[in-house]
Amino acid sequence: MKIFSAAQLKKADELTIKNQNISSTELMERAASLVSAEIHKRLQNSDIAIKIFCGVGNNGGDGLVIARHLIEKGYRVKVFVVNYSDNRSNDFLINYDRLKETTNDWPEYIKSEHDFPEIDQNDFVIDAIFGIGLNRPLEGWIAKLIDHINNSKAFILAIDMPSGLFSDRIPKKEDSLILANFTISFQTPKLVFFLPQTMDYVGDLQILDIGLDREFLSSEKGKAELISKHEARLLYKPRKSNSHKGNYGHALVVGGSYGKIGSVLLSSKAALRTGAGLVSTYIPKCGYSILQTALPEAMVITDKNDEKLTNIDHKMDPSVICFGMGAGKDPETIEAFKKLLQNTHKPMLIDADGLNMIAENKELLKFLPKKSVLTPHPKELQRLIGDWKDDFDKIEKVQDFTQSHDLVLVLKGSHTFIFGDGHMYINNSGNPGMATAGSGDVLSGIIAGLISQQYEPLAAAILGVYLHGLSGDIVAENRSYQALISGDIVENMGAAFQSLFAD
Ligand SMILES: NC(=O)C1=CN([C@@H]2O[C@H](COP(=O)(O)OP(=O)(O)OC[C@H]3O[C@@H](n4cnc5c(N)ncnc54)[C@H](OP(=O)(O)O)[C@@H]3O)[C@@H](O)[C@H]2O)[C@@H](O)CC1
Ligand SMILES: Nc1ncnc2c1ncn2[C@@H]1O[C@H](COP(=O)(O)OP(=O)(O)O)[C@@H](O)[C@H]1O
Ligand SMILES: [K+]
Repeated sequence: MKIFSAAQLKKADELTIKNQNISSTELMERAASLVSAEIHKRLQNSDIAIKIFCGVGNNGGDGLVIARHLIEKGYRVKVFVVNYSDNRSNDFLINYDRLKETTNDWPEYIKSEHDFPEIDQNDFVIDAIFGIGLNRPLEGWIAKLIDHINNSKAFILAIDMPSGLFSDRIPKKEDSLILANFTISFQTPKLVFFLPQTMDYVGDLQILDIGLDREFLSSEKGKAELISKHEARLLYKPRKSNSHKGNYGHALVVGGSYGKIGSVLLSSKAALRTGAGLVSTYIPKCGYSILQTALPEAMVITDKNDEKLTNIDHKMDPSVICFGMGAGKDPETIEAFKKLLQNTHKPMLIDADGLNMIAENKELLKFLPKKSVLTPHPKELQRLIGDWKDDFDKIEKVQDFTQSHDLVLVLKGSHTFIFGDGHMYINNSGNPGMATAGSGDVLSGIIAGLISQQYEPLAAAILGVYLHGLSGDIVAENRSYQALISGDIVENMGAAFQSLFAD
């Protein structure tokens, strides 16, 4: 699903009105009716007190339509108009009149702190104050009203966006924002719903298809693409029956040091479970028995050193090299990595200490084969590219870095972002149970396993990140977030592949 900016959404809005020959009031009616139907589906006529806070723009107009529909269905609704301006939008005014025809319980106006209503923690609050039209931070009594709503501890449903959240910039620490439990947004999600600095305000997210102009939605380039099952499925390459292990490549997994052999073991196993034809693991001597015992399916090549990598002398022709997990940063290992880079033109995936070595020795960047995949978590990214002001600045810096070195970059997080070919993809699978030792090592092996099967590096990164999260979701469903360990993600790769095609 594409992610658009507020300006693009406004354009989609205008084109829809023109091409479908409807009025903006009819479009608002369509959008807000879908929201009220969702609310009705969940509340099932319960007698809960519903308090709807409406601004005086179109987000407020949506709130008024939702109020009318819920009142008609018999819900106990109280509407508050947040009178932040004397300029009302046309569709706000039209729906204000319609609401007055529906009920005698007219909206109450909030014009200052004295007008704040009591909100009980058992109320159901609908936030229709500001949507994508917010253009400056909230101030004075409006900001206080937002805090008042948040402090009530009532359940908050935000319409289109939590009020106070901008669609294109990060709020300041002192800004007031609705902390929603649930957000229902129109047509496409907004980028800020996925950024670490703003995602917490959104709560659970539902996107409603309000039938905006299809031609525009399909031809317009999005700011990013959200990767869910549908998008991941399109990347999948089926296996041919007439094939043999040689068709699925030979992945070379290089890493490990004394006490950290588990990391390369996890990556190697993940590459095999993802479908690599052959996997060879290159490790210091101390890991030999561990690997051969725990993973008899992999071949093992050992360094001449017992405890660290000193010379990556593999004498094979790998389809992909996956480097760095548990490798440490010994000067001899850095030298061995440099030689490996200088002598290979194979697709590479660099993780963990491999990234730290590059961060400390930037000259290594020029030896990276084109389209190499780097998989940093935020701390590793910071070592690589330096500090950033906020999440938008970070995205810009990563785009510059990725494009100037012609790389694919996987920025790991609760929503992992994938950058490549000038585009940005946001993963929508995974869960907090995956914040556990070794889950990044598993991801490296999965992506390497896909590259080994001749997936393009960018496609391998996108599909790999999605499958990794999907497998984690399957584990969490059966085992809880707390009990999930990274080996479980590997073990459930089969279930993840199956689930990719299950409806
Ligand atoms: N596009 C779609 O797909 C569809 C969109 N729809 C809905 O429309 C919503 C967008 O509506 P919108 O454009 O009227 O903007 P909205 O968010 O109501 O606020 C704008 C008002 O806020 C004001 N204002 C801004 N900042 C302020 C501040 N800090 N403090 C005080 N005031 C401030 C600003 O005033 P001004 O800048 O002129 O002073 C202006 O009056 C969208 O989110 C969705 O819910 C659906 O109905 C149909 C399909
Ligand atoms: N809260 C979360 N939600 C979804 N995925 C997560 C979450 N926390 C961590 N992950 C995923 O787990 C992996 C952690 O990787 P990393 O930090 O490199 O771990 P390690 O170094 O232990 O292998 C990443 O793929 C990341 O996206
Ligand atoms: K809102």
